[in-house]
Amino acid sequence: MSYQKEQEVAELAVQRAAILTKKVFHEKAKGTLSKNDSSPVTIGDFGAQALIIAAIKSNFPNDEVVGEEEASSLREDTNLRDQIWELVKGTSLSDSKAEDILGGPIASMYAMLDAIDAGNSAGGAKGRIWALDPIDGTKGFLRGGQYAVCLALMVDGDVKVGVLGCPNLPVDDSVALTADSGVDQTDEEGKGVLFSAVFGQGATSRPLTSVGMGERKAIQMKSVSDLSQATFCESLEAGHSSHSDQSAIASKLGVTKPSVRMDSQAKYGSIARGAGDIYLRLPTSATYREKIWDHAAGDLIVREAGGEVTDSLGRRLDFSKGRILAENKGVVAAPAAIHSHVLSVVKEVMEAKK
Ligand SMILES: Nc1ncnc2c1ncn2[C@@H]1O[C@H](COP(=O)(O)O)[C@@H](O)[C@H]1OP(=O)(O)O
Ligand SMILES: [Mg+2]
Repeated sequence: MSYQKEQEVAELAVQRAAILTKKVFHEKAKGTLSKNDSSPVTIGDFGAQALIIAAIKSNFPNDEVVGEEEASSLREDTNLRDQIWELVKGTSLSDSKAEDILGGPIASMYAMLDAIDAGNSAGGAKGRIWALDPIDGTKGFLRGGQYAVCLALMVDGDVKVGVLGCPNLPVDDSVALTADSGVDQTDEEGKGVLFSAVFGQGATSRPLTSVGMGERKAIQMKSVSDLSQATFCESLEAGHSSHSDQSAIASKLGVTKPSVRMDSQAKYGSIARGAGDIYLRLPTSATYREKIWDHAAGDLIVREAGGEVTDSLGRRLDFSKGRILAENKGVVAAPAAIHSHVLSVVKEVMEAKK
């Protein structure tokens, strides 16, 4: 299967949803969201989920979707519902041919609520299932920093298509990450990149604004010959991964640069394009299980760019276990050539803690 149509629909749908999230952010920044309004995250999440699921369902009506949100609260909160509908109604691509590919605008507010609710798949090992995170990295989104609109298609439990829209990353793949890449007030004109991969066909990037137009550009992870010069990424939120374990691992690896702390799957995209090298996500709790929508697209994009992605015990991320990664703990992503070395140090540090 070439998954050409799926990739095209996913890219355009992510682009359209990203435009909506930007609108919400700017309304917040301008102060046009009234005090009584819900958080921009809530508004953006629902709106982006509606636009993406509507596009999937109009092209692939039998596919299932695992989405983060469901609409029951919206059916009760008419104020919020109307506000989201205004936004969804008013967001379309400027390219009408591309908009047609997505199935055009959503027909009514009730169709919008139904689209949101269609993200209720239980996931699993059989069939075609999309995993959607409409706004990944909510803290980053709120501060005008890094966040991502994330969409992946799994077929019988394997990720076949992955798309990440990162509205606040630089377009240029060659801009190396620095320690403050994830905390800069990066919301400004001229930013935004879309990463995309199909299983067996490599990973690409292009400006988020030119989706549907120009060519995709192939991306590759950087080869790391000297770990002391390597850059590693981790969550900005200390609650999402163990900064102390990651710092111990980095220093054992000989990494000398400070970590790049960044919200969202923008980390996967950044290492896939060679702007950084390694992504470490060591669990902070024994009971938390990662959600499939937080990793599916990034996992494929990194692997297709020449990387390897496992959990902290060296197991491939297993997306066939339902809505969560039930059989995995943490994430270790690195170029294939050094992944086993990185993993051995991860295991050493984790063993030493026992
Ligand atoms: N204890 C935790 N460990 C790991 N990830 C978490 C934890 N709590 C929340 N998350 C998830 O981390 C994701 C963001 O990752 P990052 O730190 O890389 O930006 C969010 O989608 C969030 O899920 P949720 O949206 O359910 O809170
Ligand atoms: Mg998320």
